[in-house]
Parts: sequence; C-alpha cells; structure tokens
Amino acid sequence: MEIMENGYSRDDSHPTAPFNDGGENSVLSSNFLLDTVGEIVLTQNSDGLSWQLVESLDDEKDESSCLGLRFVKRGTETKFSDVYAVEFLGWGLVHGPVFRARGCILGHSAQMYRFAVHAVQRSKTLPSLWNPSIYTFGHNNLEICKTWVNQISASLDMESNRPKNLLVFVHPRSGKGNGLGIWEALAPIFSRAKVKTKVIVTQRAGHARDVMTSITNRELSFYDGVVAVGGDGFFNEILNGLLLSRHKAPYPPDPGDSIHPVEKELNATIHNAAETILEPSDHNDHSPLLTGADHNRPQALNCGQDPEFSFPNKQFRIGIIPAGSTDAIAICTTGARDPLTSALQIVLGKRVNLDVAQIVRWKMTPASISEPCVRYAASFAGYGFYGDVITESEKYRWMGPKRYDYAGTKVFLQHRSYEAELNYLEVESEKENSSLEEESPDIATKAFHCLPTKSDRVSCRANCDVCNTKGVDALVGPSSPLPNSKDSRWLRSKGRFISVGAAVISCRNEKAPDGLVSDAHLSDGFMHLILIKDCPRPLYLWHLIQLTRRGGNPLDFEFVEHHKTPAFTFTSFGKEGVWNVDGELFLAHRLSAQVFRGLVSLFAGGPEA
Ligand SMILES: Nc1ncnc2c1ncn2[C@@H]1O[C@H](COP(=O)(O)OP(=O)(O)OP(=O)(O)O)[C@@H](O)[C@H]1O
Repeated sequence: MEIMENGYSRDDSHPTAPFNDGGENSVLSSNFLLDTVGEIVLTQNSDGLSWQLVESLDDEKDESSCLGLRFVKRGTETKFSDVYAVEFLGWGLVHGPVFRARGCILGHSAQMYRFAVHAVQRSKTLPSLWNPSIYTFGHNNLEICKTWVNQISASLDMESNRPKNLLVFVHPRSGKGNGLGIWEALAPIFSRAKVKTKVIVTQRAGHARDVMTSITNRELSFYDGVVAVGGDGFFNEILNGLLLSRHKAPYPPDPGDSIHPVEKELNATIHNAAETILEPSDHNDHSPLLTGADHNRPQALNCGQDPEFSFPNKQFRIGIIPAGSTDAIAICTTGARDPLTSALQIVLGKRVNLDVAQIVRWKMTPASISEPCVRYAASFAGYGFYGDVITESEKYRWMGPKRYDYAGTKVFLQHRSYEAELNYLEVESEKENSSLEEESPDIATKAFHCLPTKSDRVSCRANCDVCNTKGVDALVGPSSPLPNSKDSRWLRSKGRFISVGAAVISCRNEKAPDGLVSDAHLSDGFMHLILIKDCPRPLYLWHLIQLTRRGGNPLDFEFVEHHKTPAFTFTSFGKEGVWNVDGELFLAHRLSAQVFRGLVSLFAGGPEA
C-alpha cells in the first residue's frame, strides 16, 4: 500500500478515457484520489458510479497491511437514482487513506482539483432513515475533473422525476416552534440539487390555504410541487387549498337521503346500495370553502382563461417536511419522522400515491339548513373522543406537543359517549379481511382473556403490492369513487359511541407505533372505520394502551367495530358534532365521506422494510 504524501503527484497517465464497454453504454473511467480512501479507479456507466481501490485491482486479497497497520480494501458504487448533486470544488486538500492505529487516526493529504458527489445512504439499522453522504474526488488535472462533473451532471439531468421548481410553505410555529430553523438547515440540500424554491413563511392560520386557493392554475403549473414544512394540520391546509376549487367529483350521499328510520338496537342492518346510492343532488354551493364550484357537476372551463388542473395529477406532487407535533403523514409516507430523510426524498423526486378522503358536512348543528361544505383529509377524521381531544388541546397550544397528552387524559377521565348512526359501504371482496369475527365471547371475556392475535395482514411498504394492484381501480377510481357493483352494500351501525374514527392511512406516530390500523395502505382506495362503542372505562383504557404498543391489538375487542370501506355517512343524535380532520377542528352534525384512490402524489418513497 502506498501511503500518500503531501505534494502527492499522481501522473496523468490515466486520462479521462471514455471507452465502449461492448454494449450500448459508453463507460468513463479515470483514476482519482478519493478523500479519506486512497487512489481509486472511478467508472461511470448508465446506472451510476463505481470505484475500486487501485491496490485491490493489483492484489486480490481483501486485507493488506502497511507499517504493521491493517486495513480492508474497498470497492463501492452509488446509483444515479441516489445521487442528488455534483459540484466542482476547485483546488484544495484531499485526504489520503485514513486508518486507525492504537486510537490515533493516521493519513496524508494532498492539494489538487476536487469535485464532490452528493448521494444518499440508508441507515443500516433503520433503512427508512436516509443520510446524505459526500464523496470527494481529487485529481491534478482540472480538465479531467470538469469533464467528470459535466458527465455526472448530464446523467442527473436525465433523472426525469426530479423537481426543478418548488413552492415551499414554512409554518414557523409548528410543533415546538422550530419550523423555520428546520427549513433553514435543509435549504442548502435544495440549492445544491439545483431545485429552485419560492419560500413563503406563513403569518397566520389559513395563510397557506389562501395562497393555494388563489394561485392560478397557470402559476401552479410552473411548479413541480408544493412542500409543507410543518405538521399534519398544515399539510391538510395546503391539501385543501389545492383541491377545494380544483377537484371535480360527485359528493358522497347525504345521510339525510340514505339513512333508514332510526332503529333502537345496536345491531347492523343491511340495505342495498342500489336503493340509496348517489342520485346527483342539486345543492347549491354556499360554502366559503367551495369557492364557487358546484362539485356535483362536471365543470365547464372557466372562460378558457386558466388551464384545468386535474386530479390525480402525476406531475404535481406534495412534499411534507415534518416539523409538527404528530407528523403521522410524514411517518406513514417515508417510514421516518426525519426532516432530512424527507428533504432527500423530495430532491430525488420520489413518488408515492396517496388516497384522500373527501368529507362533506351537510349540517353543522341539528338546526342548520342542509348545505354541503367540503374538507379533504389525508390521514384521519374522528368524532367523539378525537373531536373532544382536539377541542381541548387547542386551548393549550402554548404547551406544544405535550398538549395532546394533557387534553387526552382530561377527555379520557370525562369518559363521554355520543349517540349516532353510521352507514358504511361494504365491498364484498374486502369483507373477509376487515370485520371482526361475528361470534365473539362477551366483552369482558374477550377483553381480559384475549391474546394478541398474530396479524397476517400486509403492512404498506415502499413499492407496495396492494397499492400497486390495479384491481381495485374498477371499484374505487379517482373520478368515480363509489363502487356501483352488486358486490357492495350499505350496512348500518347505530348506538352510543365513545369515538368514531376513519383512518385513511395507518396514522403511525410516536405515540402509536403501529398506528390506529397497522395494515392500512397509502393507496388502496379504502378507509378504515373504527367504531368504539360505549364500554366501561377500564376496557377503553385497555384499547388505548394497545394502541401505544408495538404489535398491540387495539381492534381486537368486542366493543370495537372495524370496517374497511370506501364511503360512510354519519348522523349525530345529540347536540354536538365535533370532528377532528387531520388534527384540525371541523364541526359537523351530519356528514358523509368517500375515498379517492391515489388522488394526490407525494414526494416520498414509502416506508422501507
Ligand atoms: N404562522 C402561523 N401562525 C399560527 N398558526 C399557523 C401559522 N401557520 C399555520 N398555522 C396553523 O397552525 C395549524 C397547526 O399547524 P401544524 O399542523 O404545522 O402544527 P401542529 O399542530 O403542532 O402539528 P401536528 O398537526 O403534526 O400535530 C395549521 O392548521 C395552520 O392552520
């Protein structure tokens, strides 16, 4: 092994020499000094870069020694799909091989021209966690360095999914109040990757939604996507600003149209979808959220002035850089609650499709006139316990993320339940996978003697087979969300509920490591309706404890109903109607919801196994 010395002068007998590899792809190969590694032969092919220590080419042994010091020879590679930038660094120090001997780090450096390749590396222990890695290559010949920078740059330009222009919203007071700090730490990644950003730091609640609503489609199409630096509520605001005036689809049925006369028992009764489903109603839109669009009818182009912005829109994506209190959307779509991972997935142009629930409030209070008001939810909509926690927690926003623990405990101790009726659409092909067994032991026996059942359900992962399956599209496509096949029927559940929850995704977070529903998928076209019927407080506590446990079984209780459904309707029989939609308050006494499969695309890769 040759130890590099100061003034190291590698002769230039290995010029940049593109040569044909015998196939279609031309290969570039040169010798460089790789910072802290040593002299390598760097090769570029159509997929990426690979390099090998010069010594290991001469000597096939894996290990060598020098002055009694042992080191392992390395060859490695990085694919262009993992490289987000290359930059010429000019003249400067490149370190020779660094190795340790009796606690000391030894190595020699040399001055030369350098360029850096910026790539990502998956953490060995947590593959969903990504880190940047920098490879600095040095050479005495300026031209050789520049040729390589240009070649690598040209290869990166061919990675067509990468964003070039992004609209970035930063919520400075999100989570622990560090939204701006998080963005400032990550902004250099975007500029290094040559992604232009227009940054808007929000001044108030609703600011981002207003910008997204008022921006013209023409202006919007200048961007490859929009990035939210904040929490789930902030993401929800941007999602609604994007969709409310642009997404055109029929509403889900009004519960007033579809529900049957009130029945006393809690048992579900069945009625046929065909009896109730979707006669387009002629509601006029008086909702400020609907910005003048009648969502029940196809839209005429607005005077040909502004181009249509259709959904799903594969080109335009939304990114989320987690800075909030819960960050379930970032966790479910990247597998990590890590701003750096999210930023790297954005600049690399990762893509995952996301189901979105359209929630239509028909009445805010029992006395209100029926008129539709729409919200979109990407993660969760919940009533009862969930609505009460969000109402309570808003009073303690100054506490930061801890407000949820405080509010949750307070609401738990109140142990309220609410009378309501739900109708949900059951899709026959999904039935056996979703509902609990019909014949169950009584509540106490099941709750106190059940062992966690081994789940054989499939969790959503990067390149998920369930989400990529085309089959369900026939049932729940983006433009026609409700199945009209004879394989579906409406079921009813009514009675007193501690909570009603509709999870669009698993809603994993740090408090609930498997989420509310561990096998919910990002893009399968279904919600998971979780109905917690009135039950003794200790049993409810047990359900909540199961939620906080990895591998817990929060749904395996007699008082819990779990229905996988593309649509449901809800009517409260009390005075209250407080919903929690993606962590934001939404008052609704009567509402309905439906899922649009893969309605939006995110800059994310999905959780890695
Ligand atoms: N500059 C601002 N000042 C006050 N509120 C804001 C501002 N910008 C946005 N908001 C509002 O704050 C709400 C909550 O934001 P966000 O979701 O980022 O934080 P969080 O509630 O702490 O996190 P999480 O939703 O993950 O629990 C958003 O719905 C948004 O309307």
